[in-house]
Amino acid sequence: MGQLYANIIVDISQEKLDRTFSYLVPETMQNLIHIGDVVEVPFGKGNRLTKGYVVELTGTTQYQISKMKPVQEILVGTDQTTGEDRLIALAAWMRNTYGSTMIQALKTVIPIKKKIRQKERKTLILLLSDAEAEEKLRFYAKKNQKARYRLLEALLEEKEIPYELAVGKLNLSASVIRTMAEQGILKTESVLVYRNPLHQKHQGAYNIALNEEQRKVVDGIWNDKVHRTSLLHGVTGSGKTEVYMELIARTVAQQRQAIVLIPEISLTYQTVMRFYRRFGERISIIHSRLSAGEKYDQFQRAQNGDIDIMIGPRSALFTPFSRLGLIIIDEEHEPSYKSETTPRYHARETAIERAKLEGAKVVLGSATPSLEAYYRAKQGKYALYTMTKRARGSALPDVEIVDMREELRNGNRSVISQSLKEAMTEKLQAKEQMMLFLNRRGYAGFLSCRSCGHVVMCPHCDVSLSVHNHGRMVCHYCGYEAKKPVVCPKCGSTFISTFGTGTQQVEQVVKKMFPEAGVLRMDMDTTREKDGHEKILAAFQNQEADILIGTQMIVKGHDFPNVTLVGILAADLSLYAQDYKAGERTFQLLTQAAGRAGRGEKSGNVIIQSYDPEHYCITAASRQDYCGFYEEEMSYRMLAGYPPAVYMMSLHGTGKDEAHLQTAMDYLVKMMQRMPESARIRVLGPTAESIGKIQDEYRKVIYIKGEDLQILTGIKNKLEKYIKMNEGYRTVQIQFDLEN
Ligand SMILES: Nc1ncnc2c1ncn2[C@@H]1O[C@H](COP(=O)(O)OP(=O)(O)OP(=O)(O)O)[C@@H](O)[C@H]1O
Ligand SMILES: [Zn+2]
Ligand SMILES: [Zn+2]
Repeated sequence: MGQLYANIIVDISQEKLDRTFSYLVPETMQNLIHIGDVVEVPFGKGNRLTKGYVVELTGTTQYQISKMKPVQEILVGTDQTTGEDRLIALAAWMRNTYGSTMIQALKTVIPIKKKIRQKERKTLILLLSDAEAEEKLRFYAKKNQKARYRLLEALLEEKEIPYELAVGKLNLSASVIRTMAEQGILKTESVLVYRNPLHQKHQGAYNIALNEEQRKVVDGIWNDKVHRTSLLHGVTGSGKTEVYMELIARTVAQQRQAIVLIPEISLTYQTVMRFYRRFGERISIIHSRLSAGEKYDQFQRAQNGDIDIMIGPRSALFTPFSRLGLIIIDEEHEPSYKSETTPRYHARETAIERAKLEGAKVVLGSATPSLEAYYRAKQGKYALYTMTKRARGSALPDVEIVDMREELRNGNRSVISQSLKEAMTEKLQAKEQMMLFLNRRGYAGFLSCRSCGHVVMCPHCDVSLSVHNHGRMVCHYCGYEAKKPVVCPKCGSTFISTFGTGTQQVEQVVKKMFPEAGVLRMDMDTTREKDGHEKILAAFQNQEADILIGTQMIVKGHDFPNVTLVGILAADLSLYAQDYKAGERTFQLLTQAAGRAGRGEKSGNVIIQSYDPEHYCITAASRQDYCGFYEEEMSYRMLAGYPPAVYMMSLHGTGKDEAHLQTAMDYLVKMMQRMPESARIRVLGPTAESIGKIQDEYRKVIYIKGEDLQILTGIKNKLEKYIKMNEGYRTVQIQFDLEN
């Protein structure tokens, strides 16, 4: 056997040491060492023994062998069956694809192992037979020993009760329990429990049988030997979740495991219970409100084989299952699948890479697939499945577009059009429920002067301040707060007022219009408290209100059978955002919002109010015509050279000194122009970001487009190296972002 070298990260918590160091692997260790092992190596001055992480094993090295030191010892070996080595390989892929340090990538993939205190659960167990216990009970009654009586009575009934319950609900002191234990009446037993965020036991018989369309999809995906990834394009309410569950059941039956990614906002009690009812305690969930310890516990349970299915948002993708067989990404088009922090990975691409390493399948599901996914499906890279019918047989809703310009001409200045008002009246009479959806982005109320047009801005960011209740103005980017001025700060005019309508104003209008109706509002303000949005959804589900008013939050994947009307108050606003995906986002929002109507027995109506009613995104959404939208949008992307027609990487620069940032960014562009690959790419910028300053930091961006992802990755690697070495980049931060 030739010499083996181990490339080792010396300290995962030390960002400064983000590089691998090469060590010799002693011959006796060659068959024992694995990627992922924690080893001890001599390091630094005096060759102090230091812990390190094996990230690569190789037969070649660029270093001088005589100067290399050997690995001393394997401290914690990774058992190859746990798959930790594959997660490390995934981290390496993420580092290379998205740009980050190896340590950042490792931390994303493997939660830092903190020492955690495991909770013990104490249980009280009855040691007496029933007859003995009853004798004893009479004795306590006679002696008037009430506490002992209560406990023994409960134990006689249950045989075993949790310690906390005994102390809490039966109101007993620890000394009573101790005495009874000493007398041999009961014993306490401790079991180590991992904190389980799902508390109730709810597994029952599962009795939904797949329909023809669903069964075809399940069989198709299951038997496909060619494609690793499948895209399931199913209209809203077509029963995609049932398809996922059947695929999971088959996976688990083969002793393999499944990960289900669901956007955080859709991770409601209702959704989780659907899975729980079918799979019971073999499931765990993670979400952003779990503490680091709780999250770690859940990963530990996965590694121990206590669960087979993990449900959660983006980061659940890194659940350390050792025999991962299936990854499902529901609502695949959701922007939240893209990480906002370095490495800025996309869960879709990363899932496909992980599945490749694990030999698993990936299923992407959506009623409104991302252009990327649909494009790749059409290219044949993914298998494409379509479900066109709603599972419960109801029809897709009737959609009406209301031209709000006409409404104005007819003298209606309200946010509620005449048509919508009539429809609401009708549904209220029929005791049916409705949702009013407001596109938040265009509606944040800002303060402006009617005399000179001045808009009150944040002094630290390039954004307008939002007016809140109690006469305060707040910056949503940095938290800056100020009192609302009574005169224009620029010209002194008193004609200064709030523009735009928020959910609060809509709520007021609706309450005035329909004083009898029960109204719920769901937005950032009403959902701030823990489980706030779940409470509102539960109340609406229980039909405690007729009307639910909300922002984006209310359109995601909810299933309310009694909702027969959805009103979309201003459909176009997000179209004006400076983003090539604005049209796609608008189409998705409208289609998903419309999809909340008429899911039960009764048919549904949707009213879309728009100032731009002929826009293809709006007309296509009103027809629920994904394919029509796709063709139109894709031809625009082809023409303008945007993904998925090309690959695009952006380079985001931030810095306090604007001129210095400009120079630093200009230089990167020059470097790219001098590279031999420059003919295969297009470089745009640097230009100011759409918000050019946040928290007194200037922000600029460079876009690089090209047809070959490898070339873009190569360029990124060269620039990364240069930025790391060069003094001029110490005071600016440059981040890479692969658009997808
Ligand atoms: N085969 C079936 N038989 C009876 N009911 C079904 C069947 N499949 C699904 N359903 C029911 O139809 C409703 C919609 O299904 P589901 O929520 O899975 O759809 P979906 O495609 O995920 O919808 P969306 O994309 O709008 O969230 C649910 O109430 C579900 O229980
Ligand atoms: Zn600010
Ligand atoms: Zn003014």
